[in-house]
Amino acid sequence: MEALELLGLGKTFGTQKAVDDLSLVVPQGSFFGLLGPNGAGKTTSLSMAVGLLRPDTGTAKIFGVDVWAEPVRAKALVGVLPDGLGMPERLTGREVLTYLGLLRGLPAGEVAARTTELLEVLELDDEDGKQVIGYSTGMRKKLGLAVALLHAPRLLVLDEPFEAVDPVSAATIRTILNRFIAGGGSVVMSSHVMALVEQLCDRVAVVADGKVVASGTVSEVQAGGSLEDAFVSLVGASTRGAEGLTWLSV
Ligand SMILES: Nc1ncnc2c1ncn2[C@@H]1O[C@H](COP(=O)(O)OP(=O)(O)OP(=O)(O)O)[C@@H](O)[C@H]1O
Repeated sequence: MEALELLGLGKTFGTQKAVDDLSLVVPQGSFFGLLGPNGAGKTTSLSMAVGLLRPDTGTAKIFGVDVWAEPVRAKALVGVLPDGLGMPERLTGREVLTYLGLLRGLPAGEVAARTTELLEVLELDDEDGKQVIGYSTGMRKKLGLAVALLHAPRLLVLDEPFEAVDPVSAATIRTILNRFIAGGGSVVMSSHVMALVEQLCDRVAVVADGKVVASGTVSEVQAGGSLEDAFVSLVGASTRGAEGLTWLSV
């Protein structure tokens, strides 16, 4: 059984084809990296994959459960860190986790214990009295990750989980994710940080113009070079801008 299976996903915004017949498979136990230049369609694809955005075409299945046909069953299996996560701004981190934990039907005692542990591990416990509105971008990212982990899902889908996160917190998140994989979980994450993807992921897909242009194990996609070189040659190196902006020189 695959952790995530996307088949022929497509989405058009007005005249802009954001995702075009995109298919990919994330095997169970895999740490899967989704790469691609700005505007390639990663966020749109991940949003359709987890039931946040309805596809124009195609299907998304989480452990064989169709996300759009059986959303309640599918969503119980997945923890999501969306891009630009909207949070209840006037609640504290603890209140957000408590509220969402209870909403997901977890017993109150379990919610309280997991909330305390997550806040501690992600070093958000110092901010315990602080409302989300006062959180930094990185703190919001960490709270989003705590929300994704709270119901102990079998699959994590994370949109740029390391963006704006300081190095110490990044190391903590890496440890949590590796432990999650070792415990039988599966992870899909989008990232622009090639070194991180090389270090963490066993499989990757490169998306450009809404299509998968390469996918496989990290070494297959690297093809003997670095992931960054492979990425640049796959999506097309640009020298635009190298000659212009002469007025910036003193
Ligand atoms: N709600 C929307 N309305 C109109 N166009 C959209 C919308 N969401 C995304 N797009 C367009 O779809 C394309 C894919 O965007 P998407 O956010 O999926 O890219 P991405 O790969 O996640 O980019 P980045 O790496 O910059 O986050 C872009 O051209 C974007 O402008």
